[in-house]
Amino acid sequence: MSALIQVKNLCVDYITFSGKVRAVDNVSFSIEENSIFGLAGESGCGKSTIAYALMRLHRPPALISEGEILFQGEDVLHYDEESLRQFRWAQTSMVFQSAMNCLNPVKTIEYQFYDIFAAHNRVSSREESIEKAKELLRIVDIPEGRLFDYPHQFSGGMRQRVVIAMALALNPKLLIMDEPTTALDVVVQREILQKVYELKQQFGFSVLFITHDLSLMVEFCDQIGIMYSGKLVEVANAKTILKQPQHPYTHGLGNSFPTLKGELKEMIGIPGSPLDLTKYQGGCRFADRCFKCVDDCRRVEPSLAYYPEREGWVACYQPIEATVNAELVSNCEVSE
Ligand SMILES: Nc1ncnc2c1ncn2[C@@H]1O[C@H](COP(=O)(O)OP(=O)(O)OP(=O)(O)O)[C@@H](O)[C@H]1O
Repeated sequence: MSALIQVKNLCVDYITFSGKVRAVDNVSFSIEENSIFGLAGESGCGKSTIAYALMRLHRPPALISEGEILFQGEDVLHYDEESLRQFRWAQTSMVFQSAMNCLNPVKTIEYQFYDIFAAHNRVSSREESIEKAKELLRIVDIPEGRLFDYPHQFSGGMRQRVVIAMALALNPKLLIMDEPTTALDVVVQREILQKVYELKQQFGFSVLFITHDLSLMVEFCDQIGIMYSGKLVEVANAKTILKQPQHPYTHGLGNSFPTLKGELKEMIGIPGSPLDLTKYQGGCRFADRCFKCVDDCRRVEPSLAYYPEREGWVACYQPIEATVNAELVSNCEVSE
């Protein structure tokens, strides 16, 4: 497999009244073609900031200050306006947290599909647009007869599937999903992600998937990156990252997550709270909360190191060798 998108040493700052906050600090990872890459981590660790950076959607006070975002070898950060217009939607599209609310309430779904096709010169007539839109509705399991309905005539789950159909309208190579199903109940969430997984198998696009739900992530992703306070601290195969976490933070995240099946057990949270980035002084950002912290950890920040035996990267001086959290993983059905 080759990389569809490579993020190299990405830094994103927010310029605030109390100073510069580096919300994403020197983050590097790749998303392979036809694969799903998940980004996990506590609220505020920089996941959405990365998603926005990939599409160059940031506006002041946010600033991409360093790094490269190579899409099929070309740096998105150097695209001119026209290349960027093509890149958004046609190459990469994004489904936001509240995507279903971004449908225009006073236009039919048909009109909103036509708007997308016409803006990118993908259709030569309204009839052609209608045919294409019906096909897209079918692939997300919505009867084509609903095409002329207004958004309020759909349930929340259906609206989210309409948005996903729109995101796929121009056959993008990368679909970014930032908490795409948070507002929906768990059954509908799983159905929608199962659909995205099937479509990915059928059309061969890649997905950047952001969610707080680790079980969904393990189930649907190929690789998972764990973020902590603006840093990527571990990247590994989705099937092994919770079973054999190497970073103490990944271990803590796994332990604080309830299982779907099996015995009830007490959840062990991670002590303390995330770092205030405006007060960061150096060293490992997780040190104050870490059960493996040694003096070195507070001196120099560890960088991601590659561990060939498990094909993963970890930024830690004291990686955990063989902690097995098998119960958690066995309770999250991993798709083969
Ligand atoms: N407009 C802004 N101005 C200043 N700081 C911001 C702004 N937007 C985000 N931040 C800060 O950047 C950091 C990363 O935020 P981001 O939204 O990317 O995190 P996240 O991991 O996606 O969180 P969540 O899971 O809650 O969506 C946070 O510390 C946040 O406070």
